Amino acid sequence: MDIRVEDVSYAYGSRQALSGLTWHVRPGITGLLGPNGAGKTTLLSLLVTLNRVRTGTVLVGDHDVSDPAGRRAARRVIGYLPERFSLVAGMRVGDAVAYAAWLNGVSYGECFPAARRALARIGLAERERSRVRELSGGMRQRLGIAAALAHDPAVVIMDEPTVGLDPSQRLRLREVIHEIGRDRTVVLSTHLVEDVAHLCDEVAIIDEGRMRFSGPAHALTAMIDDASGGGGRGSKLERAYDHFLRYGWPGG
Ligand SMILES: Nc1ncnc2c1ncn2[C@@H]1O[C@H](COP(=O)(O)OP(=O)(O)OP(=O)(O)O)[C@@H](O)[C@H]1O
Repeated sequence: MDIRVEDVSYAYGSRQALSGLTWHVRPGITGLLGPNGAGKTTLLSLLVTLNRVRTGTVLVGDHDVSDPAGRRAARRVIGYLPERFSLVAGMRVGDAVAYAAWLNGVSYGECFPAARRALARIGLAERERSRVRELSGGMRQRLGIAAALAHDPAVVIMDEPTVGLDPSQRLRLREVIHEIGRDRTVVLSTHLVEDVAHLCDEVAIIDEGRMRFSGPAHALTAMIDDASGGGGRGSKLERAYDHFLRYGWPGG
């Protein structure tokens, strides 16, 4: 399922957060990068219908989220993992995911099988009877993904899913995200260029509320090869991102 953002602007009072932003997201995993305050969370909040689109258009599949019927339909096909989320600590893992499925419109009879499928998918099937509080940080992040996946959405939006995880947990989570991206449209918002380099074919970069680059990662890294000869530390993608943040964006 594709997502199309066309000429979207958004302001909080006099603070302009997004300015005339256009973006086309295709199936697979797309990384959304940008410095603090760039507008990533604002953009995600419009995609997942937490904030209203007032200027421009956002289509999730065929659903136009500017109108109420489109928003309701879009919510059925979107799974969202916010940067900060809480699940009831005393609940059993299986119940927490089944409840998320029910909140997203899955019938009562289907909630528990749906929760089991989602837990199996993210490698937590054996923890179904554990309490949420008994899970490690990495497992809790995976549980958050299971909750976002339980209604089997075609689109999954994740805001900083690997933040605060140790390297081994981060690798495990990357495997999970990679697996989810095989048959869905996944948007991964992050500060970690390394995660994008490992997981994403497509990259979008926003800065000061504007889309500065959108396309395959190799197209961005090819530009830096042209600009600086490609030397220096870090992955090619990191060098390209740092270069353009420091020296400005092509055409911008
Ligand atoms: N509720 C709000 N009220 C006023 N201004 C806001 C609000 N939320 C965000 N902003 C402003 O809008 C701009 C974009 O913020 P946003 O949180 O979307 O950026 P971000 O890229 O997600 O940043 P970060 O990476 O730090 O989370 C910033 O200037 C921010 O200060």
